[in-house]
Amino acid sequence: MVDVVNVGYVVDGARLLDDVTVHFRPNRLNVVLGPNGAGKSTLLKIATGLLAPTSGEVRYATSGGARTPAAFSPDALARTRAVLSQHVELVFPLPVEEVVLMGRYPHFGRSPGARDRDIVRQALDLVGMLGYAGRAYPTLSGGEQQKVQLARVLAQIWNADAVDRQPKVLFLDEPTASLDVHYQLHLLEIARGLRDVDCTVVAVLHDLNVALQYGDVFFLLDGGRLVLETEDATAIPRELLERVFRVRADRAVDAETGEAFWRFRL
Ligand SMILES: Nc1ncnc2c1ncn2[C@@H]1O[C@H](COP(=O)(O)OP(=O)(O)OP(=O)(O)O)[C@@H](O)[C@H]1O
Repeated sequence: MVDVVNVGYVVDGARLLDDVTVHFRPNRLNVVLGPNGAGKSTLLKIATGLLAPTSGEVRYATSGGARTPAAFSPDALARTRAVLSQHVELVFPLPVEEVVLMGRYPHFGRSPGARDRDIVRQALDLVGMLGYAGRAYPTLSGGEQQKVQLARVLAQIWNADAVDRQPKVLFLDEPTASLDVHYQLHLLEIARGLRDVDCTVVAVLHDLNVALQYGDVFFLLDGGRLVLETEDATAIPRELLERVFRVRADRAVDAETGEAFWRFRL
């Protein structure tokens, strides 16, 4: 669905990305990993079309052939892919329902239809925030606001009960940062569920164990370069993790479940 081909990005003389080629797997949860400053957010901004690469290109597969993000109209691009970034500030006291309705703007002309309102309520229900529909957005906690923003992007690319279902992409940049452990897992369950409705998910995640538990394919960035791509969570070499994240890493096994996980120390 989305291919990043030989992408480089240079700004103010700094090379943030260096010849990165990534084939994001369609209808899978693609996880981008890497230490602070590795270039993950930059890669996401380029893949979403928010930033133009200095070299190389991004291609979206469409029924009419491969297209760069710039070849879409802004509304058509917004109907194809949605982006949830780390912090979404909104000071205006809009009701939660209206914030989620923003995700439907690229779909309706002058005013929303019954279908748009229905999708907003379904999206709020999915993230467990339907009971907050009438609340003023700024009165919500950081984590609650993040759930509402998730509902907004879900509404933007809503495919669940669409009659004319089109392939969609959801980009998530550290989406779990302000969520408690229950909602971290809840969000990743939702993200995984999107695979069943023709939606490709690309997520930057920092919690390595959670990432490995939920992801289908992993892309490890370091210093603006892709240093590992694998579909096998157990295939990530310990030495590579230790070097890239500058920690000591041990593979441990949960005595009850038998599941392997990483334990880190300095
Ligand atoms: N205008 C700029 N000039 C120089 N360096 C920049 C500029 N903008 C960003 N950078 C650097 O580019 C690097 C990559 O930034 P990016 O936000 O993509 O990293 P990241 O992997 O998402 O990091 P984090 O995990 O901390 O969010 C960082 O070291 C950042 O300081």
